[in-house]
Amino acid sequence: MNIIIKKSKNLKGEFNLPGDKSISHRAAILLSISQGCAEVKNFLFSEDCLNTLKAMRIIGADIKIENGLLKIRGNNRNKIKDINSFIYSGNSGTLMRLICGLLSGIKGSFLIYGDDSLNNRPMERIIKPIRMMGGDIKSIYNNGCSPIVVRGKELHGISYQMDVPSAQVKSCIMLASILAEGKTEIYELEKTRDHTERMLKYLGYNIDVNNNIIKMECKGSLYSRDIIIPGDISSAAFIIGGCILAESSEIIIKDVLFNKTRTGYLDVLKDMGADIEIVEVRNLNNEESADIRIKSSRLKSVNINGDIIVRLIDELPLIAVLSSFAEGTTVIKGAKELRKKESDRIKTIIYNLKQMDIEAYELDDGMIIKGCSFKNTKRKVFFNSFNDHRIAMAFSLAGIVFDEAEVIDCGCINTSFPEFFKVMSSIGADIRIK
Ligand SMILES: O=C(O)C1=C[C@@H](OP(=O)(O)O)[C@@H](O)[C@H](O)C1
Ligand SMILES: C=C(OP(=O)(O)O)C(=O)O
Repeated sequence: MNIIIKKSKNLKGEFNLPGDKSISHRAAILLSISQGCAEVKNFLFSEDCLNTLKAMRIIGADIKIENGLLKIRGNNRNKIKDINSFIYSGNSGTLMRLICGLLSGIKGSFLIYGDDSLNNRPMERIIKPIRMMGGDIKSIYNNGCSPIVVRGKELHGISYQMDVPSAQVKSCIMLASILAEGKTEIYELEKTRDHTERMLKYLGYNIDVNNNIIKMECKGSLYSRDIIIPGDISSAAFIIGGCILAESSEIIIKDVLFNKTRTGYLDVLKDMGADIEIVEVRNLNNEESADIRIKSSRLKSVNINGDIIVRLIDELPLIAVLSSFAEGTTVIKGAKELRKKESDRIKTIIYNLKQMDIEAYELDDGMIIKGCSFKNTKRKVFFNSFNDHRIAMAFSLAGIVFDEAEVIDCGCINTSFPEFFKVMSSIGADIRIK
């Protein structure tokens, strides 16, 4: 399936988006091991999160979907059955890394595997701390990648200094700690997204967070509570980017996740001169959500590096596309982790920027993009998604400025944002599927 977007203007609308992917994974996992029953509103029913629901059913959670509402009866972490099973994580690094932590403390043997992309992503980063906790986990081919075998054991808490900035690794350790003995302390290099910490607190777990330091009692209890998931800020990012590029456009996206560990994209857009207004901020089950108004804007280049990288890591493909339409040269550094995502995003971004004749250079940990250096926009441009949802959606937006853009192999967008076409066409973009 290919996406085609033709030059579009006058994008207008006021709407909500499906729930945040990171929070949807965590809601499914934590409510599945809690005591009691709870409802989740605005859960993201994308491929990644549906695989999480399947995994949680395997370990004994009772999960129903009724009229778009998710109902989860937790198995209570003390009463997990003895199980031997296969767990398919599809394309989702979040599911694989989080579930390995949890399974390490559950009696039974598990084989966890993913699709071709996921089977090539690094898992040594979770194998190391799980083993320090006494866990039995190994990469079947001894290459630090999936498939992974986990044999559940008695675990103990650890004091762990993170060596990569990763919320998935941090959450893996926290989930293993819920089933372990003792105490766990995690020291982060940079503060990554903190949804697991926030949801644990919301569900009554004893956890103390002080900037980059997390301290938690192991073997605590979790009590089911209803959760409303704010709209996915990483999906909203594409619609915001499309609105900025299109002439005479103005949209309002309501109830979008507004957690400071995720708002780096909005900060960068403001630095680039985008017309963005945060209308109202609300608290929603220990997370924040906001209404965001966006208008068409002329952009200027920006330098991105340092602490902000973790706050916008998934938005970098999109920022690369936007900077190619901005005045000046954009430099992105300190983003080596981009090479470990669904594709090597530094390579796949540069490849696609070249399809627009943009002057762009690959760095070991980032890229340099010379804005507006394309020869001519009155033509059709072709892009390759490399089966990476964020690359597919980011580059499709070039069609708003060029006469037309076609991105090849876009089935991957179903992993995070199946509603992308529907939302884009509802605000007036000329988008179709081929
Ligand atoms: O914890 C999460 O939900 C995620 C953490 C980030 O990955 P890393 O932990 O590998 O940085 C991010 O890129 C991914 O899309 C979702
Ligand atoms: C990297 C991503 O997700 P995951 O690591 O869960 O595959 C993403 O959604 O951009």
